[in-house]
Amino acid sequence: MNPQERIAELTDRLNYYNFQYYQNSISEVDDFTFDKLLEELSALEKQYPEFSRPDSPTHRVGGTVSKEFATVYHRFPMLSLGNTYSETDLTEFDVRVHKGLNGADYEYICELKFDGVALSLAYENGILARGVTRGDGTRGDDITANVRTIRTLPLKVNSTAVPPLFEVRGEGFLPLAEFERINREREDIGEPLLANPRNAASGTFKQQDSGAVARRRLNCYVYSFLSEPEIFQTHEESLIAMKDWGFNVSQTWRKCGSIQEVMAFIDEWETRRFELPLATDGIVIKINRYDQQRELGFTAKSPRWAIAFKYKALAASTVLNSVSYQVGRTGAVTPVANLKPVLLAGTVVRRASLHNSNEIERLGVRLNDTVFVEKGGEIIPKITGVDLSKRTEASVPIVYPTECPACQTPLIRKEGEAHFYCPNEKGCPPQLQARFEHFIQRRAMNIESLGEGKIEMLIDRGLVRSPADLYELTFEKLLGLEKTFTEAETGKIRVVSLREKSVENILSALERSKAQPFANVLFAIGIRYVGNTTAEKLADYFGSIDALRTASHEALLGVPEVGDRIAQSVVAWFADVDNQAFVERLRLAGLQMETDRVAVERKGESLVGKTFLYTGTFANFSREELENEIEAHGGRLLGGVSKKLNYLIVGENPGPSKVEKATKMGVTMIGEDEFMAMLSS
Ligand SMILES: NC(=O)c1ccc[n+]([C@@H]2O[C@H](COP(=O)([O-])OP(=O)(O)OC[C@H]3O[C@@H](n4cnc5c(N)ncnc54)[C@H](O)[C@@H]3O)[C@@H](O)[C@H]2O)c1
Ligand SMILES: [Zn+2]
Repeated sequence: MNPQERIAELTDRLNYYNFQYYQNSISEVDDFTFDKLLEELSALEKQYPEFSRPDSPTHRVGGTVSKEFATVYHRFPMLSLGNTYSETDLTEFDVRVHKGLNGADYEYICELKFDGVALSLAYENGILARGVTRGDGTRGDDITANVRTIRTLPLKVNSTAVPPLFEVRGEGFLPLAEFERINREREDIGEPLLANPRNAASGTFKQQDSGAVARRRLNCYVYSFLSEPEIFQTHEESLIAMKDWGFNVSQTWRKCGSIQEVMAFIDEWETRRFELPLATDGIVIKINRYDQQRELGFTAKSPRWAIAFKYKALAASTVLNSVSYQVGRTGAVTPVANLKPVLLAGTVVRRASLHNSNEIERLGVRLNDTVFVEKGGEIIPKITGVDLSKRTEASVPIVYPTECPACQTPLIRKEGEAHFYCPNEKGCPPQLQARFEHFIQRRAMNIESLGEGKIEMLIDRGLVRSPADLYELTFEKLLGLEKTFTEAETGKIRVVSLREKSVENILSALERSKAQPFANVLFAIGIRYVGNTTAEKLADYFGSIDALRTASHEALLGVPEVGDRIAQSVVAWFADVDNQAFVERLRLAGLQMETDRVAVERKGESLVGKTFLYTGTFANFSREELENEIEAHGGRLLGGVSKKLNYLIVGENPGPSKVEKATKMGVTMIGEDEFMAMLSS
């Protein structure tokens, strides 16, 4: 391939990766690979400037604006950062700075490089007025409604020191614990897992429904302040002031007097960063004094007064001893690598996730191979490659099981899914066990006094097969049961035994669970894809299990946030006779099968026979109040824009997709005032 062809190829490929990364929140290659390719392109372009293409990713900030949100121009451009993985480059950066400042003294501020989404937050008279993504650096997406869901971000700054117009910049992120929680929930209801915290944060900020955004507790660290005129002399002053004003400023930054101190900071945080509550991928080094920043200036893409040092993902090499296969509640089989224990980023790693059989194939990994294990943004390390130079005769292919490791039922693979499934939903022990765990969790029936071990014991003794059996347990059946467990990792022995006190606890927790609201029961019964928020929506909409179990696919689609996949899953679940019997047994046991929500009191008839949907936020009503008003006046709320919709009520920051669809279908759009006029007509 000649240089011109290579330049063209790299340009196309990197533009494609950028599009996937910024637009669809997908990383098709890891950052290190991306950065190396970009470096290669940049070097080639320097050598052959005549072949450099105008759409080259080296000239531009990587992001794009989307059509789902309004586009906003930045008052100050939002640039990228030059980055490097090597200390030599850092030294060169320091030399350039030294020259650029003509030998004057200077200091650096080092900060962690938070791995999330860059946000621009504009304040007007102390009030958060706008939150915008970086976009292409010149203009970004207006995601104000989503940004307002960040609890640590002040909606109002109470200080007389702030100028009437200012902007702070920061990194929106999904805390690791939150990322793990979401994935546990997704796994529980059979949703595919989110790949990593950065992509999850970026995908979340781009959702249309800010209610859904609020449920994922995003957070934000701010790291820069901009105003005209400037009110600070140094970056350090701005960090201290922002903290005082109530912004969330990570207290990990440090002032460094020399590049050697910077290097020490980098070394110190290489492993310490894993103790932070969020993913980080490096260190950002900035010149402290603003006048010196101005003196050094910018390139088209990034400031000359700052640079990012990126850590290579921490890797270790070790031997793959065996692969175990775990069966989840939905029957999905997940391979887990058992490794020869190895130290990585300060912790001993024994296991790594292998995701699915495609991943095993992609890696070409075999048993007894020496493999590379990496710790990236996620908590569980992953296998990233095989050290072929260490492959010996002991290396044997991994034979993916064709039968369920727990119940020997032949595994199946559904069209378009990466996982194999054990279809023996009703008899497979781990699926059964997981179904109990799902049923007793706090958001479901809240019978957590029946922990994992106790459930296993009850299943073993044949006392329960279905969660409905729990309600037939008696004092006599439970008292004196005992089971010994050996913990796989440590070999520790643990005895679970049911004495009088614990039996009483279990029975009273079971009794109390009968008062759990209908939405919890609906979540507890474990319909695939029905998480606790979907269960709440379904419960609210239908009001009872009888209305829900007879609901058509079409009717289900009327529920907010319910799409084809969930509707199908609900219909299929209630069509199954065993599930029907299960529900009846729970009903007999006394569980709540309808909402106790009192019907909204009728206030008038002005909206009878009319259907409504709303988008955006309103000055006089919360979402719930608006819904209640519609119902109180005899109107009906629909779940989406359809032919049956009469009115779309458009508030502030409406979702453009709803508005667009309504325009296309000729639905009448009304404002809040018109709606209020209709109420009293
Ligand atoms: N894997 C892929 O497919 C793929 C595709 C495109 C980009 N990328 C990755 O993204 C990088 C380019 O993205 P970029 O242009 O956003 O650059 P960048 O992420 O390397 O650096 C700039 C960004 O750093 C963030 N940042 C975090 N902490 C900061 C702090 N303390 N101070 C200032 N900024 C801070 C800001 O969001 C800022 O916009 C690439 O180098 C690559 O690693 C990966
Ligand atoms: Zn099975």
